[in-house]
Amino acid sequence: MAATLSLPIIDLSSPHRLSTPNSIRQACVEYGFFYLVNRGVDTEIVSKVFDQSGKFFSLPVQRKLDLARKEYRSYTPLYSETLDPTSLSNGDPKETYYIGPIEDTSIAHLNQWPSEELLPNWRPTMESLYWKLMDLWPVYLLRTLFLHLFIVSLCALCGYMLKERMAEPEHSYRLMHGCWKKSAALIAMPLNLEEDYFEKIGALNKAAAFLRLLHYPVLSAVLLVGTGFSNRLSCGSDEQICGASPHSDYGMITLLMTEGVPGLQGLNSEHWRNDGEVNKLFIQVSIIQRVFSSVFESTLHRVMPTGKERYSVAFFFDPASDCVVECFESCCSESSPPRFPPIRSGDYLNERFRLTYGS
Ligand SMILES: O=C(O)CCC(=O)C(=O)O
Ligand SMILES: [Fe+2]
Repeated sequence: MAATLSLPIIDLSSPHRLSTPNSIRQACVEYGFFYLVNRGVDTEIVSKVFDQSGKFFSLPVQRKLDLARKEYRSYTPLYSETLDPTSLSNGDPKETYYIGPIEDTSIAHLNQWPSEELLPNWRPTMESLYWKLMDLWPVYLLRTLFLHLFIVSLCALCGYMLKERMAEPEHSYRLMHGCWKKSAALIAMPLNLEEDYFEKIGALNKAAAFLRLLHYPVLSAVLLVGTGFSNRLSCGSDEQICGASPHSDYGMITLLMTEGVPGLQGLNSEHWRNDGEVNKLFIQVSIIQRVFSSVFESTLHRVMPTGKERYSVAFFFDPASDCVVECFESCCSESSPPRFPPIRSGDYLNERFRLTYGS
């Protein structure tokens, strides 16, 4: 049996949380994950989301396909995603529902929603969790300071930063811009940058967040449906069936919630280790692996079947699509050139999606 990941648990209500940056830094370098408890998102909203998610995934397939994926949003049926594009599998046996940025009115209409008649209250429930989580990130950053410390350490360590070159005018931006501003100042100062450095280069504009519902049916049931797919899917080196094949996430940071059913594993020191605290909010640091991978690998993780049906909810924070991710000038030189060329965040994400969906 796989050993368990031993990750720091960050208690947002603890008066001692400022003493945790070291363990978080260490966790992010060693594991790429940590847990968050007492996170200020009330459990009632979360359980409503799981309830509504269950209702959606229990709909007849055709009803779900009426909301089939467009523009990386909405319903993705079983086997249509391969999170590990190098695997020989015919796709991961999970179904998902993606909800894209709702605060940016220029793209919010790309989201599709089940009708009120079909699933009353579905949309407001999802939107309320989205807003709660959206608040959590900058407020959390601001209140606890620790996250900025580890971002600073990652910036310093990895020598990369997010930089937006095509700054958009202020018009389109978000409610909590003020929070971002203060948070960014906290990040900038220890790097000997001007307080408003990130703001000036436009790095705070239009970051995007996606809420994603996931459903992993019991595998034997999946195979019984007669999908026509091979039931021998490879899952990393284990030649097992994976609910989600090994992958690292695509954006900056992921928040993950489950209802307590295990299955998630992270790769550590070449061994798969179980997520041991399934009731806690699991945070994954992704920060665009491609550019950070010089020093910091965004950790591979996967979901293994446990014989139980599993639901999870992930919240992905992505940089704005125009944001160019490139080596921090002061951290590269002729003798130590950047390992990767600059890339627009949107291009990077599109390529990852293309590999995931094979189109
Ligand atoms: O369902 C889970 O626990 C993990 C999902 C995941 O890793 C992802 O969607 O990127
Ligand atoms: Fe993931």
